[in-house]
Amino acid sequence: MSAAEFDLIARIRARIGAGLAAREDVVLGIGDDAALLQPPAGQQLVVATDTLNRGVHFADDAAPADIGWKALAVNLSDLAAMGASPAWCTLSLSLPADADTPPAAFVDGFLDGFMQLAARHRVALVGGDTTRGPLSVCVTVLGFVEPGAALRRDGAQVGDEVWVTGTLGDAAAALALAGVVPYREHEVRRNDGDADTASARLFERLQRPTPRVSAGRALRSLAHAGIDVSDGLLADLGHVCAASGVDACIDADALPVSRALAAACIGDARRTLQLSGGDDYELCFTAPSGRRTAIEQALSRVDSTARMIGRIEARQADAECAVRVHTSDGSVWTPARKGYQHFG
Ligand SMILES: Nc1ncnc2c1ncn2[C@@H]1O[C@H](COP(=O)(O)OP(=O)(O)OP(=O)(O)O)[C@@H](O)[C@H]1O
Ligand SMILES: Cc1ncc(C[n+]2csc(CCOP(=O)(O)O)c2C)c(N)n1
Ligand SMILES: [Mg+2]
Repeated sequence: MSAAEFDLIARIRARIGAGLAAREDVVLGIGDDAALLQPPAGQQLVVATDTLNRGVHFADDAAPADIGWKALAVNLSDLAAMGASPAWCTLSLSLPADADTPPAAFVDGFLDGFMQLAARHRVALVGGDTTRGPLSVCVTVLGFVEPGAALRRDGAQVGDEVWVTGTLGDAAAALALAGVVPYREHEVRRNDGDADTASARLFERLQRPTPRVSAGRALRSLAHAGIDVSDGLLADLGHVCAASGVDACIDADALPVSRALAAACIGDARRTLQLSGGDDYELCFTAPSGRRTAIEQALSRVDSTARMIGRIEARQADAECAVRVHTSDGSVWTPARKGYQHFG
């Protein structure tokens, strides 16, 4: 191990307490061969991991602080989808030695964003790995949930209503504005005045997604199944359908749309971004009908919103897709793709 590698780890270690009250459940954090953590008695441990690669998950010129925020946000979003409370995380960094931004400067900027979100959720950074290589970031998050209370993908039941938190399509519209393939096939307006503010808001949602952690917690006793929307609504709801052995029917005109997206794009282009663009980090969940008021009240207590967008139906063996989309005029919507695919 080179001195430079130790320097980088020392930089990270010096930052871990910033803005974060010490967690007593971290028995031993950064500095030994492994961390020692004390889970609360009677809780289940929930673990998720996600990687961000340069040019795949973020643009070549992305700000290090935005990469740091997003690396943690997408992982917290997975815990949110399970209804879990996050507690700890690890961070593995692969950094090029010859990049425009030297590794130490990258780490400092990265931690600005990463620690800002970690402090917000009281997540302690307890370990990781630092190596030389193509720019890549892998985060693992750990949290807790009461036994039997997790929101799983396999819990959807025929007759459930399908809901989604927040709004969909903003991040995908920003990718379209940035000319990222295949998003640029969609027409997104970039012009003056209000539209400038709108596109800034779209980029904010792409670069700094808000993981719906409190919403996920609030839904534990109300929802039957849940997933976070990372690849695209159709793809991710498709995972719920596959795991639960059901189909879903979605109303494309019921999809929640932000003012920023409404200002940037309309019609079929907007629907495509909302249904299959991905990078939303909203929660899609199913719940028995009759719980609408309870869901809306529970979410409003944590400053969140959700919209009912469809229903769970019995599996149709002959249907082409488990998730069917229709519009208010009754026509059926056939998407060009369901969501983001790494090897597609
Ligand atoms: N290389 C791997 N080794 C072991 N398990 C894996 C691997 N890749 C994915 N998985 C597991 O497969 C399941 C689905 O993973 P996937 O990455 O598709 O979901 P996700 O993390 O919720 O979505 P996204 O990565 O789009 O946010 C998870 O249980 C995950 O732990
Ligand atoms: C430069 C750039 N190009 C494309 C995208 C879009 N994107 C990449 S991965 C992914 C799905 C989630 O990833 P994973 O399944 O690995 O968790 C999406 C929607 C982006 N954000 N930046
Ligand atoms: Mg994943």
